[in-house]
Formats: sequence, C-alpha cells, structure tokens
Amino acid sequence: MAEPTALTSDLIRSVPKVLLHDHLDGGLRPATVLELADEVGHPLPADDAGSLGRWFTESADSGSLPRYLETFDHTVAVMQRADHLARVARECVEDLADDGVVYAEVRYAPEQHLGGGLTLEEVVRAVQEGLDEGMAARAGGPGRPVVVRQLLTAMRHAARSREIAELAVAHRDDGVVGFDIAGAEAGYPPTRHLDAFEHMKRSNAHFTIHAGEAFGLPSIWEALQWCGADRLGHGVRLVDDIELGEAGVASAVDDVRLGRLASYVRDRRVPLELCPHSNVQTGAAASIAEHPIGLLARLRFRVTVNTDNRLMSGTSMTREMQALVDAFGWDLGDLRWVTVNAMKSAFAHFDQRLRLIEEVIKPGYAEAGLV
Ligand SMILES: O=c1[nH]cnc2c1ncn2[C@@H]1O[C@H](CO)[C@@H](O)[C@H]1O
Ligand SMILES: [Zn+2]
Repeated sequence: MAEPTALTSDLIRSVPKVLLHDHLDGGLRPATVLELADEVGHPLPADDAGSLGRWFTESADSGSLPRYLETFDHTVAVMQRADHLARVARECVEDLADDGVVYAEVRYAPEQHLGGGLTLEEVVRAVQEGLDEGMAARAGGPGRPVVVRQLLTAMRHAARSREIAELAVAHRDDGVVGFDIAGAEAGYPPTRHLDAFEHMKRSNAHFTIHAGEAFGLPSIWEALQWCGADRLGHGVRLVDDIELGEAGVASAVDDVRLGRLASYVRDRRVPLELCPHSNVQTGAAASIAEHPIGLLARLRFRVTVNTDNRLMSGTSMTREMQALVDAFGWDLGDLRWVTVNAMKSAFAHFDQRLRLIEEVIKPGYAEAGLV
C-alpha cells in the first residue's frame, strides 16, 4: 500500500485553492501600509513591518468583532488614492497567487475610499486596474495563472447599500461579480438593506451577506429567507441549530439533530464562507479545534475555507488549511473537497467555474498524489 502523502505546508501551498471571502482592506502587506502611510502622513502604531504586523494581529485578537474592526482604520486610511488602491489590489493578486490560489473574490467597501476625493466609480476602476496588472503579470510567469474578481461591500451601519448594489451591477462586465454587506453585525440586521438585495435580485445578480458571525441564528435566517442571499459570509453560528447527541461531541454523525434552518441550509447547498482564524480572534469560536467547521464538514454542509483578513489574522489559505489538517486530520481529499465546493459556489459564470474545476483543480490535486 502506498504511504499517505504527508501534508506539509509546502504541499498545501502547491495545490490549487479557491478563496471566496477575503477583504482587500484586510490583506495589505505591513510594509505597504508603512510606505503608503508615510506618503499620506497617516500616523501608525508601529514603525517597522514586523512590529506593525504584530500590532495588527494582536489588536485583532480582541475577542470582539467591533474591536477587531477598529484595526481597519489604519488600512482604509492608506487606501484613499487611485494609485494606492491599484497597488494594494496588485499586491493582493501577487500574494494570493504565491499562496497557490487560482480563483478569488476579493471584497471591500467603495464608500470607505472617498476621503481623497475619488468617486465610487473611480474607486472600482482603480482596484480593477491593480487586479488586471497583477493577473497579467502572473499570466506571463511560470506558475499557475490566477483569476481575481471584485465583490462590492456596503457597510451595514451606513445607508448607501442601494447605491453600492447599483455600482456592482453597473460593473458586472468589468470585474465585479457580486455584492455583500459587512461591519458590526449586532444591531444591524440584513433586512435594513432589503432595497439593495431586491435590486441585485431584479438584476439577476449575486450577493453574499456577512451573517451568523457575531450574532446568531436570526441573522442567518434573515439573510436567507428575507434577503435571499446566495451565500453566507461566515454562517458559523448555524451550529446553534444543530443538536449534539449524548456524548456532546458529535463523534457519530448520526447522533446529531438538525433544526429547520440548519436543514434548509444543508438541503439547499447554501455555501458557508467559513474563516477559522478570524472567528477565533473575534470570539465566534473558542479555538480552531473547537471550530464548528469540523462538524459542518462531517455533516456535508457546503463548506468553504477562507482567510477573511490576511493582515489582521497573519494568515493565508495555506495556513488556514494547515490548521484544519492539524486539528481535524483533514487529508488531501478534504482539501480538494472544500476547493471544489468553493469553485462551485463562486459568482463567476458556470462555464468558467467548470473549466477551472476540470482543467486546473482536479489535475492539480492529481499531481499532488490524489487519485
Ligand atoms: O469578519 C468580518 N465581519 C464583518 N465585517 C468585516 C469583517 N472583516 C472585515 N469587515 C469589514 O468589511 C469592510 C470592508 O472590507 C472592512 O473595512 C471591515 O470594516
Ligand atoms: Zn469578512
């Protein structure tokens, strides 16, 4: 019998990965934050890349979503000029490609980038320019090409969601594949933005909603049954609708009872954009080992693995996957499963998704030794 392949981080980095939930303003390189802050005269809490990176991860390690979100003040502050937005977007593509990502949807809130006088249109165009440059550079190199698309986010405490949804639809043929809402969850239910979601639906366009991260089942229920979300950003609190058997650890999958909402989510194959390390930092999960992703995967929910904010979590797709391999004994087959799940759940057109699965993802895992 062949020895099972050891899942080293080098091997994990080398296999094709798909990322659906990654914030552009949560993924800057610390060195870039320093350089751009210097150019625009924004004061930072540290003055070398190593300490600044640590400042972000330690401050984000707050156990609360609102406090975690405060760290974005420093990234958003240095993303107010077209050239700066383009640079951040280009570096994002480079970093994802180096991490072995072959398809990604990167999100940010255009309304947070108007401080330097740009219009919403100019913000979207600047980001696209950077993404295009990054993808073109990669296409000319030796590694696998990467496709990176935009998701436009509206901030849930603000009142611009309809406008941002219209912006997303207006740019659907040039790089924007969908819409999202983010920000503090408690007190800002998704139904505040029904108008925006209606616009997306009427336009035959796609959206995801951050729900079930800092707040529980009602938020997930509204996102799906009132707003009609295609996917759930996090959705991790769905476990509150799953009852464990006697042992309380759900070691046996048949010793588990799903409530109506959890059943609906699983039956309808609603994609869950799970972000393990981010959830531990905001207190949505106690540790990686106790993260509901292990249970949700065993119950065959449509699980996807994501980074959320690479800077604030000091993370990458490779690190997220490595942690799941270590905590739950996931093997290469599990990594391919979440990757195919993510590709199936992407907002890119069906023909492109299928092509990436057949021509890039499956051959990539076969090359790594998975038959
Ligand atoms: O995990 C999260 N939950 C809710 N909001 C978030 C999360 N990560 C980032 N943002 C928010 O989304 C904005 C646009 O990218 C960020 O500025 C941040 O405020
Ligand atoms: Zn997020």
